[in-house]
Amino acid sequence: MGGHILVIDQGTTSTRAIVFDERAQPVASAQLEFPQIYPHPGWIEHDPEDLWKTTLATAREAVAKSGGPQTIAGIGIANQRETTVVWERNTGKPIYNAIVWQDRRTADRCAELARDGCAPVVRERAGLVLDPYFSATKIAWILDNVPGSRERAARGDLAFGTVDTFLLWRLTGGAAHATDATNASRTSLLDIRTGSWDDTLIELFDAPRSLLPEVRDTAGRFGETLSEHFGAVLPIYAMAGDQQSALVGQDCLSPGMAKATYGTGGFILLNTGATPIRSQHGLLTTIAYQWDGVRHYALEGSIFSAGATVQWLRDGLGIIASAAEAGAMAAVSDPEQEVYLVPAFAGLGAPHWRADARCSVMGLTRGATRKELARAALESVGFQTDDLLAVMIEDFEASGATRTESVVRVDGGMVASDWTMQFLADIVGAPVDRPKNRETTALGAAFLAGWRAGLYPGPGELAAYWGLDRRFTPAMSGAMRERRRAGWRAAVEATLHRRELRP
Ligand SMILES: Nc1ncnc2c1ncn2[C@@H]1O[C@H](COP(=O)(O)OP(=O)(O)O)[C@@H](O)[C@H]1O
Ligand SMILES: O=P(O)(O)OC[C@H](O)CO
Repeated sequence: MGGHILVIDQGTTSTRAIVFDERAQPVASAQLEFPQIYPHPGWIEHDPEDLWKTTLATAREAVAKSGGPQTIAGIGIANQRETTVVWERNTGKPIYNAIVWQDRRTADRCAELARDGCAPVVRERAGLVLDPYFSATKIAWILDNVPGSRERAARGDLAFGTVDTFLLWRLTGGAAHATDATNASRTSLLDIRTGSWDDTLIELFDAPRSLLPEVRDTAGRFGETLSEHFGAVLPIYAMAGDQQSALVGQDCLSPGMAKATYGTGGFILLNTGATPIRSQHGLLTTIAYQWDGVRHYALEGSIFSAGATVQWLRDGLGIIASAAEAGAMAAVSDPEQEVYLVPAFAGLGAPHWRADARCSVMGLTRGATRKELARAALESVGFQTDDLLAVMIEDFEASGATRTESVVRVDGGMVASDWTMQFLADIVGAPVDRPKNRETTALGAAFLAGWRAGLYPGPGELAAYWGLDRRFTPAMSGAMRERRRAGWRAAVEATLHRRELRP
């Protein structure tokens, strides 16, 4: 058996494959982007064949670079969550494109279910809000819009999967139709309390049970690849939603520990331990991981626009040439000017859940320049995180638990910005830890697969593999923090209110 682990990190805009060695250090990688398909405003699709082809191509490249298939002890998969694929069981061919998590086409259906009073049952069982974000209404949409598919589903001819399941099916040549508990907990069809598909939710969303994969532990033997894919049969030992995988990769395995991942969007997860906690503030309750049949839970808050706001400065406004320039500009901006940018480009996520809100910039004076705008863009990530963490901690402590550690561990492309990380520490008023290995999403899946392959010790020993690059310590005065928070709150309220005034 080889001493390497291959991780497939199938994300929203690109697919990455990374090979980790015996010490869980990355030794080879490959990455490919694929097209985003926008058939209508608010609709976002991926061609599942693109997801598969980029997976196979990057995985083959990384395996070749790291010494060949005989060095690989097993595979871990971390994936974009909620994105929905339905395919034919006999051919493995999708009957429609993958409907991506960001897709809003089922907003009306969700509103209808909310009017029918379904939100409490969804929150109680699935731990989620009624929103097009999750898979269930996407499945029903495909079945209602691809002619004949409801009948085919009833006959048992079709299969559903989130991206992990689809890739597993393809890797194993259709031998395995399974998902893990973290991915299943994002469909809105799972009772997260029992870890099983729930008949009430299945009926409510009209997504037939015949389509659904088997739900398994996050770490375990999911199946073996066909030898034609890599020139050897390789076992698949772990699958996890990418945000949950990052929670593991950050070694946030104790209740009270939190991680924030900043890519295009931002995802903050707080480990809450073995009991699911219901948020009083619109946060999601989700399965953090499951092994040996035991589930652990997290509270999750999503920021729709984090790095995307920086991309807008670059591509939409053209006021910076590269993402890295935003921090340099913010550093030399005028501290006397308090400009607020509320990045509701695609609405606001938790804790507001206002799909109709739109972006606003407030506090501009004649003296404002692109420097102050760049600062406001970077600060918006800190403010949004602060809002989410505050309510998360409140929910956590309302359950009787105490958060002993205030640190937030960060990862994702945007944490390259020292300026943004320092502001984050300042505004949340807590240390922000950036690890040496920023590929935390892949690292989580690697840890789990390596553990099951007998290469790494169990999850309790992960600390030895996590190294600190830099701790950002709060330096802002308490008075200034409160002033800035009040300014941000006023800007958010004005943004939400403005929308209400529209017809
Ligand atoms: N130095 C930086 N300062 C601010 N934002 C950055 C910086 N470097 C990258 N980003 C932002 O991070 C995002 C890319 O992060 P990544 O984790 O690769 O995202 P994703 O996986 O969502 O594609 C981009 O939106 C980019 O604008
Ligand atoms: O692909 P990412 O990294 O943008 O993550 C997407 C999330 O899993 C969506 O819930």
